[in-house]
Amino acid sequence: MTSPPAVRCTALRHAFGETVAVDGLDLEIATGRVFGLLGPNGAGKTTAIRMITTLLPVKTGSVEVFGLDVSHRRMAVRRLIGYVPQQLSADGTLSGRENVALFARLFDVPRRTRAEQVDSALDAVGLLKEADRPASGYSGGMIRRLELAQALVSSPRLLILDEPTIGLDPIARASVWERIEQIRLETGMTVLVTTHYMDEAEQYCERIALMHRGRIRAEGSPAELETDLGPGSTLDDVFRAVTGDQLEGGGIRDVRAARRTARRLG
Ligand SMILES: Nc1ncnc2c1ncn2[C@@H]1O[C@H](COP(=O)(O)OP(=O)(O)OP(=O)(O)O)[C@@H](O)[C@H]1O
Repeated sequence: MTSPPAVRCTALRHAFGETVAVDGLDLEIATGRVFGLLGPNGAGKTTAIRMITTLLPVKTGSVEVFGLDVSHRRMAVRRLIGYVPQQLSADGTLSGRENVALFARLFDVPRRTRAEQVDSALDAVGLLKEADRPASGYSGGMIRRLELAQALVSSPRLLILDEPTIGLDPIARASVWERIEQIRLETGMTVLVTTHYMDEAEQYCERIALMHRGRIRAEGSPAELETDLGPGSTLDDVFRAVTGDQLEGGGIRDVRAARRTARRLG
């Protein structure tokens, strides 16, 4: 019998009042992949992720994580997932180590191995040396890596990252991705990531799904998507072809990203 995929969404739908955020989403993510979910603002990515992570109930359609139905096996699914949301999840008044230890307790990491797992997660993101400093003194990139450690401390099989590099400078972005790559190589963990940065998707995601208005409009490896559109096409071109001119309105995204970064670090 073949093992189930890491994630399977079938005819998934979610509306906030009149706004249909996810509208018949069919998505399958094979185990061990780095899978990129791309789409313009409001495409429904975060809403889909919140259903996959059990934070939002599934009312229409279904979601399975490693074959477990999220509606019926909520706690079991939560134990399999590490999640780094868009919003800040680290506490600036605590040290890096205390932040990760807090997540270890929340996610029931056994007391016996807790200290070891906290250190191992901090080490995996390159923060062991800074672990006893208050997180308020960390740079934006270090905070993102700390949040990664928080998500990794329970040794999840599926790591979900919602815009992990938003607002970071290119060096910090590369550093976050290098850590993700390294951890994935060492653990075979499946990674689901959303990003608006096409260069990152191209470089780091083995497979990409482009989401627009609540459903998947194109899916494949970056190379496949580019080839399908025509010779010389870039991922930006594919994105534009799928979403119309949504990238033209990037001003709002830039402002939102900058605001979010200011909030995160402020
Ligand atoms: N809690 C909520 N209440 C009402 N509407 C919501 C809520 N969350 C999301 N929406 C709406 O649902 C739609 C999809 O939003 P969602 O955040 O899932 O998109 P996204 O693809 O993650 O966008 P972004 O790239 O900006 O994060 C949008 O129209 C959004 O305004």
